[in-house]
Amino acid sequence: MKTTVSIIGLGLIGGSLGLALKRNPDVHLVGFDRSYATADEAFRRGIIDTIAPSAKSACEQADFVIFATPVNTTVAIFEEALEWTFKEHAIVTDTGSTKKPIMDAAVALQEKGITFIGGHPMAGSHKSGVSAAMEHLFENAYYILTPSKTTTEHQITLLETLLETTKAKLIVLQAEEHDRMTAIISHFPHLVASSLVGRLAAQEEQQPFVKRLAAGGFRDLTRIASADPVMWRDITIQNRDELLTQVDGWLDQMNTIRSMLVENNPDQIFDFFSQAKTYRDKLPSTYEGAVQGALYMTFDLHIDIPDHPGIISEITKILADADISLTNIRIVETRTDVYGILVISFQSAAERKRARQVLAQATDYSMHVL
Ligand SMILES: NC(=O)c1ccc[n+]([C@@H]2O[C@H](COP(=O)([O-])OP(=O)(O)OC[C@H]3O[C@@H](n4cnc5c(N)ncnc54)[C@H](O)[C@@H]3O)[C@@H](O)[C@H]2O)c1
Ligand SMILES: O=C(O)C(=O)C[C@]1(C(=O)O)C=C[C@@H](O)C=C1
Repeated sequence: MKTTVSIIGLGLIGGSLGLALKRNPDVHLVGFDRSYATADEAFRRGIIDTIAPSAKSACEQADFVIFATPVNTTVAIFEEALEWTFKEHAIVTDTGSTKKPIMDAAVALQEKGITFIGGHPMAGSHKSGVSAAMEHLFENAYYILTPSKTTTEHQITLLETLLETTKAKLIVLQAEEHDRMTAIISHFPHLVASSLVGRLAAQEEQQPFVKRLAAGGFRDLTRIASADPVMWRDITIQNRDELLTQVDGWLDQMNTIRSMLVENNPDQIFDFFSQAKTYRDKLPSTYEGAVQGALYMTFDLHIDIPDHPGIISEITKILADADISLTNIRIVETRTDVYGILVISFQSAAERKRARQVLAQATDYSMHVL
């Protein structure tokens, strides 16, 4: 007998989870998405085995239900689900970036005897939708579970066992603690990234050329501002209190920076940057064999490449032939007739190491891991 797992919401996270869970041949995957085109694409890509006609049908046939919908939608569906009949032993979970409001909304389901364990894989992308789904997305990433007071150890173990094929590092946290930490390292930085883009847009009229100058630093800092506004609207609403605390701290810090600029003391300015560098450099990082750290990490390989047409496809073909998937690719600097730097990101340090070996055999480009 196969284990039936239903995924509601087959976008980046639901789709990626489906691909990872399909590594287990004993799992039968049922999917539902409010967009039939999305469910159909998930089926055609082999992410799910069957398309359910409704969220109700998906829930009622499952041993495990995974909600991978925007967090306010998840809360809304929980209310409808009070009328549905789940299997007696079913375990319901979610993937939402916030946890306390989801756990609160699940109380009514738990009162009806339905087991709910909150979940949040701490890996993702600014891309959304099923077409961006990747089997390896969660490898080495932290995957946080937030059980409630009534959850048993056995139920947590059952969910952990199901999620093993994601190859994520499962950890258990309190929902409040989760929301405080994700405000610091994910939700507030997202507000900052979007506001930096807003500052650029607001000054474009006076400086029409400025956006063309937005190079590496600005792009690195604001990549996440290209993420789905619905997802981030919902997260911001649900984690508002923690975000207000972060905004207050940031305003204080900006005032300190303002004073520093007014005083214009070189030692003080040096210390400001030096302290940040020392702390940033000590964060769990991308060295070979590193485990995923406080930050969502990419495993970058820097390659010095001659600036000639076709160079990128040459390199991506070598990687594709070796079955190595990359998560991002960009050129940091190119000038005609000189070497540029191609930065390729991988899912894991092991994948990057393999890419380096394969490229070293096929080319004589020099490569660096920073
Ligand atoms: N994107 C990330 O980096 C990331 C990382 C970790 C967790 N999450 C969380 O995972 C969840 C999904 O995010 P995503 O990035 O996969 O978003 P997504 O936009 O790629 O996918 C969401 C899917 O849900 C579907 N959907 C929306 N309303 C629905 C409804 N009423 N019924 C059925 N399907 C519905 C959409 O059609 C879409 O296919 C969110 O709660 C998000 O907070 C996102
Ligand atoms: O890498 C990105 O694009 C992300 O924004 C991923 C990210 C994050 O902030 O780290 C975003 C939200 C999720 O809840 C988890 C991961």
